[in-house]
Amino acid sequence: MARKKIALIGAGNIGGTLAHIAAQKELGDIVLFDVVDGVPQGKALDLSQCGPVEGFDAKITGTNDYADIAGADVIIVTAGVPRKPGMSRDDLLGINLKVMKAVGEGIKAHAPDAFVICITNPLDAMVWALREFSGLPHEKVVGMAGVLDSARFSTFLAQEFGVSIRDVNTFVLGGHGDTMVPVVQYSTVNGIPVPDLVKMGLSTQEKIDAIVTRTRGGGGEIVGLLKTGSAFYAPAASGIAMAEAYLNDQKRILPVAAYVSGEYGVDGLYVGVPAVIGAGGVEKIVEIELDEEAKGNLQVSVDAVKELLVACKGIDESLA
Ligand SMILES: NC(=O)C1=CN([C@@H]2O[C@H](COP(=O)(O)OP(=O)(O)OC[C@H]3O[C@@H](n4cnc5c(N)ncnc54)[C@H](O)[C@@H]3O)[C@@H](O)[C@H]2O)C=CC1
Ligand SMILES: O=C([O-])CC(=O)C(=O)O
Repeated sequence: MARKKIALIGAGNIGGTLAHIAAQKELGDIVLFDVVDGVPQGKALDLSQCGPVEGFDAKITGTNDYADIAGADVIIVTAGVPRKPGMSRDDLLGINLKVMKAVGEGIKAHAPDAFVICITNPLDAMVWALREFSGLPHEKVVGMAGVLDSARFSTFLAQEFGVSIRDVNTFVLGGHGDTMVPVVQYSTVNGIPVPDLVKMGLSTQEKIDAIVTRTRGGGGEIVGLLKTGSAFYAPAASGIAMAEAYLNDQKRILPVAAYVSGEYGVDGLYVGVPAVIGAGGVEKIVEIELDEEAKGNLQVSVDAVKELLVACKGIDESLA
């Protein structure tokens, strides 16, 4: 069987890390695309030379030509700019919307059968715009945010309870902004719900509330520390988990930015929800019963995403 082909649009911090992990896992041959001449080529050469040391067989090439993404099975989009300290993700909307237009047109022309994972911020608006510009089916275009936000939530909970990260399972739903919704109700340590662990005296409500707040600001915490650029190791690992779910038809239930049409009382936009990811792309959105607080918080988050779509339509008439 021929190797799969993975195209990475954007060869910056996340793009390079995605290429490295994908090669280590031998997910397929990798094409790194960027608008800057030399950067994708240089990174591809450097990464190729990891092969003999790490023992992977993957052809890694760099390009500035969209024609080279033809036949890609998976495309992961990180093209655009990251925020700086003091900025919100939403401040990136104007500049990254233009990037999504170029990327969407490139995908439409050269790889319309791919499964596309968007990572560029502000995520929920950019994945929506990328889908519009590319014209691909909604189930083949998805956004990465919830896997990362849940990983942050799980990390902080594992630290709080002093347990292995392997036993912690969490869902963060809603938009990938400060209004995201870490769902405590469905967060467990090896099946034991976090609220039960609090009742058992293993933590306090105050500490869990503080962890929820820290999770919501998890991206900003790293931006503040790095001072230039934003998180890239965990975002890349999260993107790869989604790519693997598709390539290996794993049917994983992952929190992803999926196109909702009626689920959770929301229609016609992308927002973070639990979804089954398999060979069909987003195969099913899973509607979990939310408590009143989570429901209210999800609505606030959805409203924030809606505002961003209005802004996108104001900037680019073709989206209106
Ligand atoms: N969804 C999520 O959970 C996360 C999203 N992000 C977002 O991902 C994006 C990328 O982050 P990094 O890789 O750290 O940034 P980076 O600045 O290291 O890399 C971005 C790359 O995109 C390239 N680029 C710019 N315009 C392009 C175009 N029109 N076509 C192709 N490539 C283009 C740049 O030359 C650069 O190499 C940012 O918008 C960031 O905010 C970052 C972390 C998590
Ligand atoms: O915070 C940022 O700007 C990057 C991002 O989305 C994250 O790390 O969650």
